[in-house]
Amino acid sequence: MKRTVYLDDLPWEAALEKYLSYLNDLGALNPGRPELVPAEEALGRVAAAPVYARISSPHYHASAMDGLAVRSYDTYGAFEISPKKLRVGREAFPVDTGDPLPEGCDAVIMIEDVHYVQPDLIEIIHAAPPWQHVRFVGEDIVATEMIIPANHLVRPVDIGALLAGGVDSLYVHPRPRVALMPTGTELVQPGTDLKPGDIIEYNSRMLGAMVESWGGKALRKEITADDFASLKATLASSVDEADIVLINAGSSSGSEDFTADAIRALGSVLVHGVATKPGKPVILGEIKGKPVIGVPGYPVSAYMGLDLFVKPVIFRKMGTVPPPLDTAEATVSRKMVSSVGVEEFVRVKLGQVGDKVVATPIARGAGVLMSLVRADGVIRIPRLSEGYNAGDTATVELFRTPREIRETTVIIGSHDNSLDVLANFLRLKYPEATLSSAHVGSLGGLTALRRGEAHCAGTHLLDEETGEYNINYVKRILPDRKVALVNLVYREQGLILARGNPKGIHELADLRRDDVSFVNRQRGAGTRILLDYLLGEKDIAADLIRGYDHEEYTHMAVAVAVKAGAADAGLGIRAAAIALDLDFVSIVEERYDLCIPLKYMDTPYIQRLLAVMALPEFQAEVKKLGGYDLRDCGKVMWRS
Ligand SMILES: Nc1nc2c(c(=O)[nH]1)N[C@H]1C(S)=C(S)[C@@H](COP(=O)(O)OP(=O)(O)OC[C@H]3O[C@@H](n4cnc5c(N)ncnc54)[C@H](O)[C@@H]3O)O[C@H]1N2
Ligand code: MOO
Repeated sequence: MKRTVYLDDLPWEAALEKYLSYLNDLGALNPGRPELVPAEEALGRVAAAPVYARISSPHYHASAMDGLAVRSYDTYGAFEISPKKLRVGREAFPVDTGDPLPEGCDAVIMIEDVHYVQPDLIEIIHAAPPWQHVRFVGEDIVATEMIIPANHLVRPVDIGALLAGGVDSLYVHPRPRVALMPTGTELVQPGTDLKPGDIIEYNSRMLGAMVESWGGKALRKEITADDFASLKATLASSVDEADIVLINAGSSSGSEDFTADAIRALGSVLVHGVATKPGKPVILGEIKGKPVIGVPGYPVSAYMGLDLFVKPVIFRKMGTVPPPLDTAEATVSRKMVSSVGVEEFVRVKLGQVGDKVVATPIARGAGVLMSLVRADGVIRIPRLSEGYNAGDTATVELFRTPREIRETTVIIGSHDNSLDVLANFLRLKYPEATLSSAHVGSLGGLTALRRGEAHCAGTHLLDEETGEYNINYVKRILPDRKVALVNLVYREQGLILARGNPKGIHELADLRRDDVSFVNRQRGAGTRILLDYLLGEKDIAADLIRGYDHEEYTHMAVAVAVKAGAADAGLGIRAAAIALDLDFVSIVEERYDLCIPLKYMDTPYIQRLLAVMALPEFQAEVKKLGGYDLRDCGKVMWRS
């Protein structure tokens, strides 16, 4: 019953439903033959059948307290005014918690409630009702009672209950064996010395870890070259040894993208291409009644592809469904445009600012794996929508708990490497806290404060008239807000140059040279304003600088452009030059402050930051980056 359907741009839900029902008809979603495993090794496995208790727990009447076991009727009539005496060894028997009750006893008196008149005689002032402080047979588990139902995911507590109920082993669904086939001639194993064009093969490790976290068993295959015959051979052997086969990548339409053809040669392709971004060129196929999925090569696409299509298959094969993610409603802090026709999955940072949860989108490229590392959640922009405007409300699927999001300090504004150090020490000192920083330039940060989307903003804006930092900008952008400017660092700004300074660039005036190309920062960035100020001061016309219009968004991006040879010079901080082993010519020292609305000053969001900024270890670590002076770190420079 082979059928080959080529579908492009199907909504992913429709593609998944179609695929699951096709696999279901083939019997490909049935769990395999159950395996008998020891109860103590069953964590994360799924029970193949209901499990019943073989014995009761406790299986004898047990004392629940340290004290004396008694017959309850012997204690009747004991009152404060007429205590009752019992003979130890005849009417009262010493027991410890967990001991079986002596024959004939049906109650226990706690040792604290007993008065020893003599070593063998006690006095009590309260009667003990039947079964007082006794754990009777089957109080916890009654023999034959069901401990867990079929298709139940075994948790630590279940292991305890199984063993207490006398169950030493149980039948579980086999873990689906998932073969992972990395393909691509450019791939090399981690740890290899890299040549240009080499790509470290990390996807199969990441995808394998996802498979294992869902309960599957990952079988990682050797890298296959982009060659149809070897791909087909490895695919055939993978199908024989696994329950599910994933081929990463070669899913799109490049000259060496053979994945779909290889699946077709051995079986059938049901879907090629879904209307999602990332993850578009996913291939859903089948060989010998087993699911075979072509996973796109870009890491974010690969991750999303697995989450959307492989996770449900693995869970279905284990008799369950994937646990749903929690969601929250969030205010979108920046416009997010999306094309109509595709459902886009935008990774976002989240933080609770005032009474709203604010979502700030992060880089969208399918190759930016760090966007997933940094993400607190994902917003899905529906297929028929053009996106969200700043201020709109959107539903976010959460990667972190609402509690963690409430513990996050949101800083939006200019980028500085010391913020990473701050984030690290914040976590060390306050394990529950997170610093979430979005880099939108100094002006962007102050504007975010105006819209109430951040707890503070990092800013270094030079006022060209006064030569003073930040104050006039704050007055202008936040005229009616009470804020404080608290210094974080002073830092050296200068020219970032290729190693060894091959072009002999020593000052700003050199940027006018014909043989020198420049990389600039985006408009609104403090560094851009600084550049324009310095050019004005020295009477250097911007249009004489080659590359003045070449804009990057961070100091590190400027340094990367220089490192890559895309530019000879850029203005940025010394730390960025040091990080990439580049040369640096110092030009000015500038002040980088945190602009903090006073209404947040006494909240943990800010107080924790200030406490960390005061730590000598924090300051020492920032100085190690190079080009920093922390003489005023934590000092209030100005208040409105
Ligand atoms: N002309 C078109 N080009 C592309 C299209 C398209 O529709 N038309 N789709 C784009 C989209 S969307 C995606 S996603 C990618 C998917 O490409 P492939 O699945 O064919 O993957 P490759 O091109 O082989 O690799 C992409 C990228 O990922 C790296 N990679 C691959 N495997 C690994 C691995 N195991 N570990 C780490 N990195 C890996 C690979 O080296 C490439 O850099 O296609 C677009 N192009
Ligand atoms: O799947 Mo691709 O990520 O849409 O770039």
